[in-house]
Order: sequence, then C-alpha cells, then structure tokens
Amino acid sequence: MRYGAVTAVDGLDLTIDTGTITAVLGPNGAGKTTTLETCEGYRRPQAGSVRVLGLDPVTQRRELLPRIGVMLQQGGAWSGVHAMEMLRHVAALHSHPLDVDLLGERLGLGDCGKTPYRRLSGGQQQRLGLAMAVVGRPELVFVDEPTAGLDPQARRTTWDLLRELRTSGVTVVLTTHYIEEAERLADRVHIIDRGRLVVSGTPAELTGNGVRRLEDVFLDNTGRPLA
Ligand SMILES: Nc1ncnc2c1ncn2[C@@H]1O[C@H](COP(=O)(O)OP(=O)(O)OP(=O)(O)O)[C@@H](O)[C@H]1O
Repeated sequence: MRYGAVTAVDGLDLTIDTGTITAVLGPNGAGKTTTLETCEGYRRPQAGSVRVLGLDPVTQRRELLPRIGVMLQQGGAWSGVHAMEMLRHVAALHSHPLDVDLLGERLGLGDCGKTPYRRLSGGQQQRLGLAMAVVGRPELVFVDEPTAGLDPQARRTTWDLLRELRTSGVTVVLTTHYIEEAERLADRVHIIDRGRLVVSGTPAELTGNGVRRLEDVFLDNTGRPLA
C-alpha cells in the first residue's frame, strides 16, 4: 500500500485464525491502520492480495460488510447524534442485532444522555465506536486502538467484551500501543515496523514463557534506522 512516494505496507504477509484475538503492534506510522483499512475494503492495495472471510474486501464489499464489524480510530458517528440514538440506528441495519439497551448499559452509553456526539468525551466516543462495531453480531471485528484514552474501568470492560466475543467464536483483530493489552488479550501477536512484519507468535513464544518482557521484544525489533 503506497501513498504517493510513501510505502505504508510493504509485502506484509499474515493469516489470522478464526475465533482468535490477534494483536497487531507497531510504532507510529508502521502501517497498522493502513493494513486494517485495506482489510476493511476502504483502500485498494496497489499490489498483493487480501481475503477476508474468503472475500475480496473491495470487489465483494457488499457481501462482506454485513459479516464484519469495524471500530475506527476516530469518528464514525454524526456530529449531532446522541449515543444511544446512533447505536439504535446501526442496530437497525442488521438482521439479528444484539440487545441495544443491554449493550449500551454494559458500555456506559446510558450516561451520555442527550449530549451530541461531538461533545462526548474521547472515552465515550471510543465506547460508542466499539458498541457500533459489535452490535450487528459480526463474525469478525477490526478494532483500531480500542482502549486508547480509556479509564481503567472502561479498559477492563472492553477487554471482557472482546474475550466474550472470542468465546462465542468471533475473530478479533486489534491494533494497540499498550503492550500489556496485547499480552493479556491476544492469542497471537504480530509486530510490524515500516510496513513489514518483523515478529509473530503467541505472547508465550515471544517472551520465552515470561523470561523476557514483550515490551523489550517490541523495542528490540522496531524503530531501527533505515539501512
Ligand atoms: N491518507 C494518507 N496519505 C498519505 N500518507 C498516509 C496516509 N495515511 C497514512 N499515511 C502514511 O502511511 C504510513 C503508515 O500510516 P498508518 O496510519 O497506517 O500507521 P499506524 O501504524 O496506524 O500509525 P499510528 O500508530 O500512529 O496510528 C505513515 O507514514 C503515514 O504517514
């Protein structure tokens, strides 16, 4: 994936197993969001191929969209909409949505009341984004930095929700800058740097069953100056 002269994703090759949580880690600008957006069908790669649930995310987007959930890093709701109103709207687009009131309560969206989306706190916008991604009972969810800026309680609620999704067979792909989050949640971790996959494995494999810290593995494999 190139943006003009910038190569954002460079021969990245990975497969994600159904029903697992996969964390994609990498420094700022490593190409994580671009990778997710390519899988979501928002971007068409100039080379290579992507299949999501066996489908081409660009040419088979209409078939794919009802089967995936997407939580963007920012935005995704109208500026004047109330949180629960937005969630009800998204739920109505799906044939078998989750119970909106239960999900809203779980993620604390009831507290947002009549506050318009643009005036919600960053954490409230994040929680609404997560609710919108999962309300349609997707088979696969992409969550881009799901807990960035969340307080510890909301972070735990998010982790519990993502684990429950996995238990019910949903595949979760997340990006995060919180190494602890990847270590606690993910079945498999992929570390990317400058658009390339540099390390892959389970947290136990990467840390030698806890002998090394995952953060040290990350730091040792990323951010080297260009040769
Ligand atoms: N729309 C765009 N136009 C031009 N360059 C872009 C665009 N989007 C991303 N890039 C560039 O592509 C590279 C990868 O960006 P990307 O957002 O995918 O990284 P990231 O790993 O998600 O970073 P972060 O952790 O900071 O969110 C960066 O060099 C970025 O500047």
